[in-house]
Amino acid sequence: MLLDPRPGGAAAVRLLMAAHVVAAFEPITVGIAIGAASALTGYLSYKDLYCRFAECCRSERPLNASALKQDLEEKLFGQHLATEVILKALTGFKNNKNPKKPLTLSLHGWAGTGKNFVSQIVAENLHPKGLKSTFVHLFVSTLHFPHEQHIKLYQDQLQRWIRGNVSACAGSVFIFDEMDKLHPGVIDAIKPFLDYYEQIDGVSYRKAIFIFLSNAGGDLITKTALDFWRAGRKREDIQLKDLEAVLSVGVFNNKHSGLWHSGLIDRNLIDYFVPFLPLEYRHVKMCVRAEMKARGSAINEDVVAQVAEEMTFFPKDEKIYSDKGCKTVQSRLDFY
Ligand SMILES: Nc1ncnc2c1ncn2[C@@H]1O[C@H](COP(=O)(O)OP(=O)(O)OP(=O)(O)O)[C@@H](O)[C@H]1O
Repeated sequence: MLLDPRPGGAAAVRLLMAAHVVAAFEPITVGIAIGAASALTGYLSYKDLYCRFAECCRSERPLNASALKQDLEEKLFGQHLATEVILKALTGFKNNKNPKKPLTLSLHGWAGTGKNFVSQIVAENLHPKGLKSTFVHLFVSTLHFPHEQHIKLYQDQLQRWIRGNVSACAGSVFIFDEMDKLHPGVIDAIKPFLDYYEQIDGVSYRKAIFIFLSNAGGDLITKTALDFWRAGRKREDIQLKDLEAVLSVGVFNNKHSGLWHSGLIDRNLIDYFVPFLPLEYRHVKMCVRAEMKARGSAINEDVVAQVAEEMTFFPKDEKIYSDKGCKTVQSRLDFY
């Protein structure tokens, strides 16, 4: 599923893509089994049955907005803005039978605040196999695009990869992690796909979803959250308008954002800048409890407090926000 960024990797990408298409649509044994089952049952369509055995691209399948809402509200802690924006963006996009461009979300925030976690929730709500789906593609800058001298090659590979996968499944999801570590310019290669074109070389990109994850702008978000805290205002009173414009300008002017002077921002091709607020002590405790629950353990409040207290908090004087968010909570819990 992942892009092979090695020199000569374009061929590998083609092979991988071909393998995916074959794996997704032509397993003969599955076909025979389904044909037999179909003949026996008589009332399920071949396609319906086929899709019970193999993963199918169902770009037209409506989004279960209440399931997504429940997932976000129950699993994601302390991120009222991200919950609101992501729900609104995805519901609007998936309800639109004829979107004019693909959906592009740029998620920003401090480490361990839930950006990858949300991407996983979104992926699972779009394609049941989530990040393991053939139709969900995760790129990690330092892994897939490490060398500055290969920018041109990465751009070509990225274009081929996206073209091939959107041809196979219009509702493909592409997640770019560590955008702040991406060499400037790499991402501009996908600009044509994010624009308002009906088709490019016979392929429509309008049903695809692109998600960028970045620590860039985390300082701006923290500053706003701190201003609210120091003014005695509630965190939940922070509104998107307090942050969205600051974020887009800040990221555009930040050389290390992956979107520095990027045509994606210039041309307004990013639909939503989604801020992730820094997490407080109480949110870290919620993460510990969630992890205990996931492991099937009884909630032990003493352990919850001990794990949370092991984390470090900033700023130096007030110590409000966890500097690793909820990251490392899982490994710390192993010691109890
Ligand atoms: N807001 C949150 N609510 C619930 N769990 C969270 C939250 N933030 C982080 N977690 C937990 O911490 C783990 C690590 O978080 P995640 O990988 O999503 O952070 P991130 O924002 O992507 O960090 P980075 O910028 O370092 O990649 C998640 O898998 C999840 O279990």
